[in-house]
Amino acid sequence: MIKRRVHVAAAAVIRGDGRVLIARRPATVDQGGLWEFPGGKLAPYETGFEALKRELSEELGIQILRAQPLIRVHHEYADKHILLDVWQVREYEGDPYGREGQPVRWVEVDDLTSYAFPAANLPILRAVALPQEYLITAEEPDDAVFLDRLERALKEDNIRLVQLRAKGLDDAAYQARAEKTLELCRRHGAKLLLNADPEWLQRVDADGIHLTSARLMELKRRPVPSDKWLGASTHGEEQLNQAGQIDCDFVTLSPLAPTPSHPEAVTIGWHDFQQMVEMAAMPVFALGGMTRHHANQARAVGAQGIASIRDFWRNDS
Ligand SMILES: Nc1nc2c([nH]c(=O)n2[C@H]2C[C@H](O)[C@@H](COP(=O)(O)OP(=O)(O)OP(=O)(O)O)O2)c(=O)[nH]1
Ligand SMILES: [Mg+2]
Repeated sequence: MIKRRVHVAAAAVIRGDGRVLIARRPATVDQGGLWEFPGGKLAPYETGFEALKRELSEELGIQILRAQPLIRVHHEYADKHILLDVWQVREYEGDPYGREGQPVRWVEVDDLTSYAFPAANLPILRAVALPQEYLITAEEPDDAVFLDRLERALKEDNIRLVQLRAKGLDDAAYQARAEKTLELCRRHGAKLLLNADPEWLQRVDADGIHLTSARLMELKRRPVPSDKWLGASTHGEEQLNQAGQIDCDFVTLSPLAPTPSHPEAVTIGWHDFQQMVEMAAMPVFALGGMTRHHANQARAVGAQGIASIRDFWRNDS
């Protein structure tokens, strides 16, 4: 049997206070009784964005002014192959309500996981909860200099996701650095992932672990509980598949473009990057030669956003 292919446009509508709108599907329809991001199937000859505008007008009574691509999710249901084309909407006119009588609710992003969604929605929930920028810390031997630089990035650049990468520190120094970094991140409402063996979460109660591609490939299952974040570094299809197998929440995919530190390295390029992101089972950050100026381009090819070491550090202090 050839499965039906269904293309759906849906939206994470986000309010000024950061809450996101979800709606409950009627009990009688497909995936009935579950919560969803409002939207629906593309009509013939419609683009995703056209369908999104029509569906949100029909279902919520709002007019979208602007939308940004968030994530595209392919999912196999028993009876169909579905493509969920999800957008982030912050600019709209009107006050959304359930025009078809469906219950709607504004929820905190971190509370989304307490609602029951269709199986296809897991990567969307992750994408909604993640920011568009992922700061990877640079090697810096001096704790005071390090913390000062990081604090500026948190304050001035509004960074909300940080990976502590410090290959040059021994275990004792890494632990001390991690504790101070965690305290600083907490103060600024940022999440901290340790680029370290997953057992480090027993020593430092960070928000999660970022796996090197070598650690990723050795694992048979997800090494951290579901209430912790799990990121991984990937460089191609095999590693992306493995990240899906062990249920990573997100990955970085690199090197997208040449960097000053590795000008000769073979890069992925935007074309292949887009193809790999399309097939990935989770949000993907573009890494390698990325600056904040590339964030929109990265989103346009389906990425969550950009990850960068260099661009977030100011060397002018
Ligand atoms: N809108 C929406 N649909 C989702 C989500 N997750 C998910 O698996 N789906 C599935 C359920 C459905 O099979 C399909 C969406 O179809 P729909 O019932 O919303 O389509 P529609 O609004 O065009 O409704 P209709 O005209 O067919 O009645 O996608 C989600 O978060 N939002
Ligand atoms: Mg619908």
